[in-house]
Amino acid sequence: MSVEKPPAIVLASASPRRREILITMGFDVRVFPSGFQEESLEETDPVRFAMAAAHAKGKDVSHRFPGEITVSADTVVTYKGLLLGKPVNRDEAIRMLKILNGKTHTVITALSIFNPQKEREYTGYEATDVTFRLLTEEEIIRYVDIHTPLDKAGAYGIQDISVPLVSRIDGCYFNVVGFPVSHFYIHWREITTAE
Ligand SMILES: Cc1cn([C@H]2C[C@H](O)[C@@H](COP(=O)(O)OP(=O)(O)OP(=O)(O)O)O2)c(=O)[nH]c1=O
Repeated sequence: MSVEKPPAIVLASASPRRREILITMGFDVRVFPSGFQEESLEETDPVRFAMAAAHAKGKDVSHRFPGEITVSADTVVTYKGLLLGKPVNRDEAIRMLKILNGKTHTVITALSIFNPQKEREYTGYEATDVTFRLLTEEEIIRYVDIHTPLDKAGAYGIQDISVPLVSRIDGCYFNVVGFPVSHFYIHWREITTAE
């Protein structure tokens, strides 16, 4: 049985995790990060923020590649209505991890897919609940000093396990890492095959 190779995709993201995941899925990935500044968004609702950011990043790049499928995403962490993006420095990273310590929060990744040839686009999101075990202050500081999680929403990477933070998740693991694979695949297929 031959497996058809999926067509090329433009990834409007600087995230190495998203690139690796799409390559692992078998896509021929061309990376073209968007210049969109998330800080310019005034939205405070986590889902609406992530969807607006994903859409803006993808739209920006899709204009440059009218013959291609462009995909973009945005990941945020939310706890009790609080929106946690990327920490600006070590102190904020420690503060964020203290908020999440021993509790269950939600990771939201919004996804946009653009198919300019068929004048189709999709934006949606996936949510995963993540529970942190009870960490000591020393573990939090050690985690931040080893992993410098300034490039990650909520100041942690579930995949950075030299100090394991997470005791359980409910939902898609890949969504937490920044790219919900099944969600993407379903909508990518829809948007590329639609007449
Ligand atoms: C919660 C969590 C986030 N992350 C990452 C995924 C995203 O890359 C990052 C959130 O930042 P994003 O703004 O979603 O993405 P990015 O800045 O890395 O890339 P771009 O804006 O160009 O698309 O946090 C993990 O890798 N593991 C985790 O457990």
